[in-house]
Amino acid sequence: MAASESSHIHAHDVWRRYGRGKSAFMAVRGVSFTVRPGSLFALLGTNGAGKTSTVEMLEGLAAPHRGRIRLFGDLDPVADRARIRPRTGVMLQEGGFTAHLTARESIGMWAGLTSRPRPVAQALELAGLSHRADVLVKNLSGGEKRRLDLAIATLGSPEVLFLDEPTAGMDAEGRHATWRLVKELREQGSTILLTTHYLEEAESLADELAIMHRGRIAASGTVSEIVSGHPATLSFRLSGQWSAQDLPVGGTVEEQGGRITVTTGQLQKDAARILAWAEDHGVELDRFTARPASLEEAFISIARVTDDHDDHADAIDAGDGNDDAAADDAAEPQEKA
Ligand SMILES: Nc1ncnc2c1ncn2[C@@H]1O[C@H](COP(=O)(O)OP(=O)(O)OP(=O)(O)O)[C@@H](O)[C@H]1O
Repeated sequence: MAASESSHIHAHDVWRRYGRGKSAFMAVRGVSFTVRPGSLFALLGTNGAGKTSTVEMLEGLAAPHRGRIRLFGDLDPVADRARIRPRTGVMLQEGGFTAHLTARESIGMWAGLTSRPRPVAQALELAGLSHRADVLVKNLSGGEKRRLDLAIATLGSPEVLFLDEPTAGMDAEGRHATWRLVKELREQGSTILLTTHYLEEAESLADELAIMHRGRIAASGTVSEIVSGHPATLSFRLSGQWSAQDLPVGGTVEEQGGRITVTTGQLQKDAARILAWAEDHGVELDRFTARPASLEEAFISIARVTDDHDDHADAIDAGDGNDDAAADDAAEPQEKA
């Protein structure tokens, strides 16, 4: 079975360009991924990586410059927007509200346009807005507007939910309320794609994630798949006359204030070696810890490593953007199997 048939969201070699000729800029460069039904997929990335540009194409707000997107197996987000719309919920980065309605009235208005909406009072409560229900939208804070946007996006328990930085500007309580709601929707079977700057958010919510950098997906998979390619850390204090040089490991060994840190691509092997050495020599390893790379460490290293490669690729892509004839040809979306 092709990936698109068993997935709710499928992107294959998707490109997006802004502008034309000399000012052309390729914001999304050959992005491919698949989101399985009932799973949560997080798009992480550096500023300007192309997350919003990608999500807008999935939502049908813009057509890819090249490549292919399919929702629910075989629906095209642009051509089939009318069929897709009732099955999806969308939370944009800038919610479009009517300023002179209250929060309750705004949700009520959207409920009229949504199939099988949850009760307005419940939507207000789930978004933590019950106490602000009768406040005009224009008087809500930034974080409260995000909560209102979330309440509206999740009003109909959609099959597919797009959340573009859902917790940006929210306080800790708002973030946790949002995570609870997102988890609940996924448990009810919604397929969710979210973009975020918060690694903790992706780590706690996502089944799979992709890290974007300068328009490309630089790494993807589960959190453990992504961090497994990055060095892990062993840390402890040595007793007696022993020092870092005595340890039976290669790689990077640092000593600071009596605390040893070993950075290694072979966590299990080096941990076993050090423990065996300590046993043989009667050395006490005080506060011994072993931990894989964090998502944050992997993220920073991915952004750093891909910069060099991208500087070269940027030069090639700039050539494409400067060629008006080539750009016009490529503006026709190409269907790819
Ligand atoms: N309308 C536009 N015209 C020209 N360039 C644009 C336009 N919109 C976005 N861009 C550029 O495309 C790139 C990707 O932007 P996008 O908003 O998709 O990134 P992002 O990953 O969502 O960023 P952030 O995390 O900072 O919100 C950026 O360099 C941005 O400046």
